[in-house]
Amino acid sequence: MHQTLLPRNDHASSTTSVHPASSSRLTAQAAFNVVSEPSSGKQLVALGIKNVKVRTRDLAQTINALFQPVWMMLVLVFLHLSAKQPSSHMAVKALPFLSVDTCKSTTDCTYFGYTGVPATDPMITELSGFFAVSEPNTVVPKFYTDEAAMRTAYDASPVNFVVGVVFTSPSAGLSVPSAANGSATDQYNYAILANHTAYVSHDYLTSRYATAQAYIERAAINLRRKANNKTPLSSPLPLKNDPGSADTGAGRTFISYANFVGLGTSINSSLNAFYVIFCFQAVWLGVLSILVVEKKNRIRSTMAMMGMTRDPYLISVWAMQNVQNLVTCALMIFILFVGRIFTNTNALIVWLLLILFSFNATAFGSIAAVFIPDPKKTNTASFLILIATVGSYGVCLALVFGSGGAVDPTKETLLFLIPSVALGRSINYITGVEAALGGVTFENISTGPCAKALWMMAADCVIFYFLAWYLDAVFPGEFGNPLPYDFFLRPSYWGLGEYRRVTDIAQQSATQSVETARHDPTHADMFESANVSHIPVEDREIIKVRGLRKAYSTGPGWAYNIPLWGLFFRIFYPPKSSRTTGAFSGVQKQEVVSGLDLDVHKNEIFGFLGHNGAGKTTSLSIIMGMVNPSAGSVIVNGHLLPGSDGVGRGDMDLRTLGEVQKQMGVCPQHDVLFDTLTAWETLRLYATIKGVKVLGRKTDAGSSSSNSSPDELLDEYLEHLLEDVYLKEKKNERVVTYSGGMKRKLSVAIALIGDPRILIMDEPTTGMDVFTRKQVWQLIQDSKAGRSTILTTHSMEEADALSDRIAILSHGQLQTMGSSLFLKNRFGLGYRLSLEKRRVMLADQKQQHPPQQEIQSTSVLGSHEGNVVLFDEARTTAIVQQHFSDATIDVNTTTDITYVLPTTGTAEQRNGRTAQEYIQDKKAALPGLFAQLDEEIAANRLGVKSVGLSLTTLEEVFVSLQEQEEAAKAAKEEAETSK
Ligand SMILES: Nc1ncnc2c1ncn2[C@@H]1O[C@H](COP(=O)(O)OP(=O)(O)OP(=O)(O)O)[C@@H](O)[C@H]1O
Repeated sequence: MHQTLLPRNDHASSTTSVHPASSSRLTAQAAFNVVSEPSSGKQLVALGIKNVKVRTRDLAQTINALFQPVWMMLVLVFLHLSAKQPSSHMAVKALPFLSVDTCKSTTDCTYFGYTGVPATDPMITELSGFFAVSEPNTVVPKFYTDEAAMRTAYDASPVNFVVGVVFTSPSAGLSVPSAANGSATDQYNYAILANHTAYVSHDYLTSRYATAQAYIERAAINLRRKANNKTPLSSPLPLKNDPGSADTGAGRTFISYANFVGLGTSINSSLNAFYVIFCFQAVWLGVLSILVVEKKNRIRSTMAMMGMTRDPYLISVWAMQNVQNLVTCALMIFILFVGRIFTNTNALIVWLLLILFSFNATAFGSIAAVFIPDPKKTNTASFLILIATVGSYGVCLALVFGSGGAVDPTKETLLFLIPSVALGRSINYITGVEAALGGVTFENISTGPCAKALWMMAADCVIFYFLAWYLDAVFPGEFGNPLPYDFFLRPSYWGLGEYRRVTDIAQQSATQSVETARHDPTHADMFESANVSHIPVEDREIIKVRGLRKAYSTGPGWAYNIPLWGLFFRIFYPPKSSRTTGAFSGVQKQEVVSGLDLDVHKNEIFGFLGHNGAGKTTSLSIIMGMVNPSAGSVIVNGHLLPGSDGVGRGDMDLRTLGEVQKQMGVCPQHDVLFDTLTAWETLRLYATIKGVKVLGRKTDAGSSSSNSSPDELLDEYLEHLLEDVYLKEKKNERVVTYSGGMKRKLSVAIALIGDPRILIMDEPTTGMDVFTRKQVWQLIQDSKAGRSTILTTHSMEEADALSDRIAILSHGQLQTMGSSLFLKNRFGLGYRLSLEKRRVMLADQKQQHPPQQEIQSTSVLGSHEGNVVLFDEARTTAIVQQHFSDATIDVNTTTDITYVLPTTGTAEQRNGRTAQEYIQDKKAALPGLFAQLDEEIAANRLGVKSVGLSLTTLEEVFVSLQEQEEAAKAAKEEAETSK
């Protein structure tokens, strides 16, 4: 008895096959009628929910983002509180009384001498009133006729003379000021002669200089107030009948009188403004990190490939950050007011200032994210934003606002286009007003810079968000398709006008057949001639790639040497290769895809194989519209992709990519999942992004039928999909708990959502165990109907089991393309003929061959489990070589022997026949060989128990092709070096 394994259906000839589903269960695709109708509004809501879930479940990140600015504000309160301790800060010394610890004499002392105004002058009357209510000892102002007389009195007994005041013209002889807002004659000009002899240090306070000044200034104010019928102020020093005030010094702090109260007790009010700007660092860093991480990890581009439009994405990130800002700023206001840093100002005004600045900070982060390619650089970028914001305010403060004089309103308005300047100036102003025991309210807001700052920061929001939105579209980074510079002026961007599909382009290459497009006719026999007659015309060339090229450029070396900018480039775009760092190294291009031509039809799985770095992922990224080609064209389902030859971006309908991506399902090489979401939530998210609508369950007749609501149907569908990938039990567990293989299964399920017409699977089964892998193969196989599938894999077994056609890519170029059988025949070792050796000698054989003879006539002889092995190798080999002259022995053991029956042959062997003709001739020899073997075995002449035939494996084909490529490369290099 013998068995013969012949290729099934002339196709899958390896021993691997995809078995029918374990039961008659249908896949989700087969069981449900599904359509995809993405909507920006629903995408926005879904992304918003996702953002909230991701953010709130990552508690560490939430606390950091929400409370960092609040915490910094709290530090400001601590500083403020510490500054209020009189003992610990020199700035909070109390004003000393004129009559305490001054004169030696208790009977003949001049606490306050004056000249220049008569004793009847209202100033003196006012001062006398203050002295009476505040000074612990009796203080009577003492008149001198002139300054000389006063100096003489001082010289007579300096230790008994405290302060002398010289009132000078024009105040001399004044009576009560007559005008409310008056002339120079309303003013008191005066000089204080403080006693530097009686006090060792020339201290402003201990010499009572400050005390005298405080009295005189307050008296002058009161005279003006009285003239205007306003209630006069009380004495600047505490009233002597106020219990306890003399001990604590309360109410007579020097610093309070000198306009440094409140926020500025110890810190200059400008510093407060700087500090408040500092607080917002977490805001721009937060949004910057999200955008850069999701860009780098391809989360965003993958969602885009599934049909997500860019506006909902950006808006959802901004909304998330700004809602968080509302909370953060409210907490900051709470701290500012409860900590009594601000007391009199309207809290809503400060909150509006903070919130508008935080909105702007979100926009800064978004703009920076456009230019930062790497999450590791976000801290550096954030620091640069800090330098820019704080620095711009610092420069303005130093050059414009620092002088304290009036600022030209137009200049101020223009400077407020920088949000940090608007905020800094406002905080500085509020601090000052608070210090004067006032505050900014809605009544007086127009007198300071706050109103203008609010308006300008609102305008800044419009400008900066527009910039962020625009730059993001025009410079999408490595994984994105840039929009034209004037994209927002085109109606098609806004979905207006009829959609224009660019298929009838006058583009030679795009209309060529794949054979014509192939440039090197000498290698024509490396490709199976495509017979597409059995495919309906509308199902052909669903994906059509012609002359595709992609070159990555290394950084321009010279750019690293531009002063300052060079440093920026080095930090954020470090050289990719050591060769580019030279001063004039220029741009170097590395072509990773070099002229790719291929077609993928409907209902077909197209295997895309190649060594590491061959260019598979790059090619797929171009087909998916994620990366622009350098040359060539890609047409997907009749849509010419942007970046293709012949049609400029300007001529393209800006909806094209969206239209294509709507029809795609993508399983990227690296899982793009959110760790904190569950499988169910992930599928729900992608279902909304794709706008999946389940019309109903398919009946036998193929039409929809269901009584369930749309939501229930969607849930049923997603549940079914999870069951398809064997994740149903795990559906409520977070992705972070999944194994590598489970994550891949979820990625496969995501790719299949919404019944996509184009399915792109980049190494879908990496990391899966054998059992799971077979299940996923089955799913891919079951899902191939009605769509075009491209599959890349490093598992030859997988490619062989699933692919209808296979292309092998090497160094960016197609080496070969055709069915698995074609490749095996064309490049494989040929057929493998395996014979199992008989181990029990038959009775008639024993007679024919005595033991000694037996030993000599067999090539492999031994004792195995008591049986004698008998096999006539010479006779068998002769028979095999009679039909396949170049057959060789590959494996020869005590139990089996395997012959290789080559089918390719050298040019000489082919003798004018094409490779395919030669293969056909070789295949024709098989029946003759088997007929003869059957006859010999039946007659017990060979010592053979059974025969098997298998075709070479795809793995052998792949290795053989790589070896050929390496050999050709080595030969070329040798030829070049020997020149
Ligand atoms: N952004 C990039 N800049 C420069 N070179 C790149 C970039 N992306 C890919 N390459 C290069 O392009 C080549 C092809 O990469 P690609 O990822 O397409 O290969 P692949 O065939 O998918 O490999 P693998 O099987 O390992 O996934 C590699 O040499 C890679 O270094």
